[in-house]
Amino acid sequence: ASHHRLWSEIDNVVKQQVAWARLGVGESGTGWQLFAEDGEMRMYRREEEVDGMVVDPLKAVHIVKGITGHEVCHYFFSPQYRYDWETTLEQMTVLETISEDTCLFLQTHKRIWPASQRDVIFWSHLRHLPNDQDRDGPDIWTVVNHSTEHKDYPANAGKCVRIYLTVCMLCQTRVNPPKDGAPISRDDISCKITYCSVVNPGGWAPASVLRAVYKREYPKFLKRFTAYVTNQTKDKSIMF
Ligand SMILES: CCCCCc1ccc(-c2ccc(S(=O)(=O)CCO)cc2)cc1CCc1ccccn1
Repeated sequence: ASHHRLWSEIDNVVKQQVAWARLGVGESGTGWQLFAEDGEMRMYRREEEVDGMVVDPLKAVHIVKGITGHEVCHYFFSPQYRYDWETTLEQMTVLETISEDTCLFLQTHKRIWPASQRDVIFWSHLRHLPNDQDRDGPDIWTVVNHSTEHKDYPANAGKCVRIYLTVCMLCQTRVNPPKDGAPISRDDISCKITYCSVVNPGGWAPASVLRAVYKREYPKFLKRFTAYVTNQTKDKSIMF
């Protein structure tokens, strides 16, 4: 693809995020704390503060039957579906479509009492990392969202506090080919999702409020989003 102005930053951040996402949460001694569980979904966080602000890294692992990593990343990346699954979204603007797999978003999220309302500007990049180079390597689809600036939308100029985030949705598709050589159906596929996020909430917000918001909102978000993809794809041919 023709390289654009953000290309080198995107390439570096994507490589770093893929490596980070592929690190397991290790044994319990590695500081990852399981804080939510639902069926195959496990959500972990590390309690970290920067200048007294909560910036807890989050890592979720989920296995969803009947969908592929390409489908998960397609519905996560594409702006036209976002209002269907992102419940805390108040306003989303595509500031720039940089290429067919790279967009610039401005989002304002609904105010969560008692904190002030937040907004965020980030580039979003969809990438397929095929496993052709190393035979048994995993075939990965990923979307990385990473905060950036935009000259027309300076931080904290209006009513919203600007937040800063890096998010990685990393997916690996598993196929159990049917014994009798029949064509692969949705019963023969599943997707292992690793969702990582680090959010700097910008202006000060009480640690207890932030941790309560994340504890409530992140499990809800991942469950709702994956259910949305399942529902959107169930009667469609498989997008590998
Ligand atoms: C006092 C509240 C402070 C901040 C709240 C906050 C922070 C970050 C975000 C958020 C989380 C995920 C993404 S994304 O994965 O890129 C998907 C595209 O939308 C972008 C933004 C949202 C919200 C608002 C509350 C909240 C917390 C988690 C999950 C959902 N909502």
